Amino acid sequence: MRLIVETLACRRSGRRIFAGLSFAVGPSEGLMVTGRNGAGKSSLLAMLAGRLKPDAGSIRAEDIGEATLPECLHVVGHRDGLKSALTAAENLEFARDLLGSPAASPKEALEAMGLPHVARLPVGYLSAGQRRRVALARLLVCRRPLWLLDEPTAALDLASQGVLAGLMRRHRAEGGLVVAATHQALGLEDARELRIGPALSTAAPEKALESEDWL
Ligand SMILES: Nc1ncnc2c1ncn2[C@@H]1O[C@H](COP(=O)(O)OP(=O)(O)OP(=O)(O)O)[C@@H](O)[C@H]1O
Repeated sequence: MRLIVETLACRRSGRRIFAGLSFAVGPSEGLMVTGRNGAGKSSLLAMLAGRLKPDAGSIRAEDIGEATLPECLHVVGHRDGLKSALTAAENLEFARDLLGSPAASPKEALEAMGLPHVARLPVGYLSAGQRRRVALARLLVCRRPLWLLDEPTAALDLASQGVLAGLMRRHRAEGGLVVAATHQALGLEDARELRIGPALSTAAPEKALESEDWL
């Protein structure tokens, strides 16, 4: 598939967050969305996912046949969307049944994330990093070409960051697309960077704080 964004604008609570954003992402490509806190990275991903209406501009996908764009993507965001009372395996079974196009089994996906031992534990008992890894395991139980990842390394230790980098590499090698909002390098080799919002201030910290648009 190919994702095409043209002159996109975002407004939240009446305030313009960004405007005139245009880019395209094709098969096997990675795009790192960067920018300071509040620049609109999560808002952009929410728009791509069809969860937030653009203020202007368009988002479209090519080569997806009869499917809609939301049917072609996975989102892993700040909220993990896991049900605490269900076990890790049950959460993944639920995602698999809901999303369709099954790929790896829940057991295989948890193994890939280095978590075979938590399969039968309620997700509410897991650590923050383990929960994040279960959320990322959803990418594997259902085949979807576009991965939208919002700060995917949050709460991950170095070893798990390496596992995630490997998953993204394999997904792209198979023709998949990755769009990731991030403040740190993700191991997304040769990915393009899309920096949104005003440039980071190079002034002294106190000056930078003065110049932030806090209100
Ligand atoms: N639900 C909402 N209602 C109103 N305004 C919102 C909402 N969510 C975010 N905003 C505002 O939109 C702007 C962009 O927020 P967003 O979360 O997209 O930024 P971000 O670049 O992802 O930030 P961070 O790096 O801190 O995660 C911020 O000013 C934020 O206060």
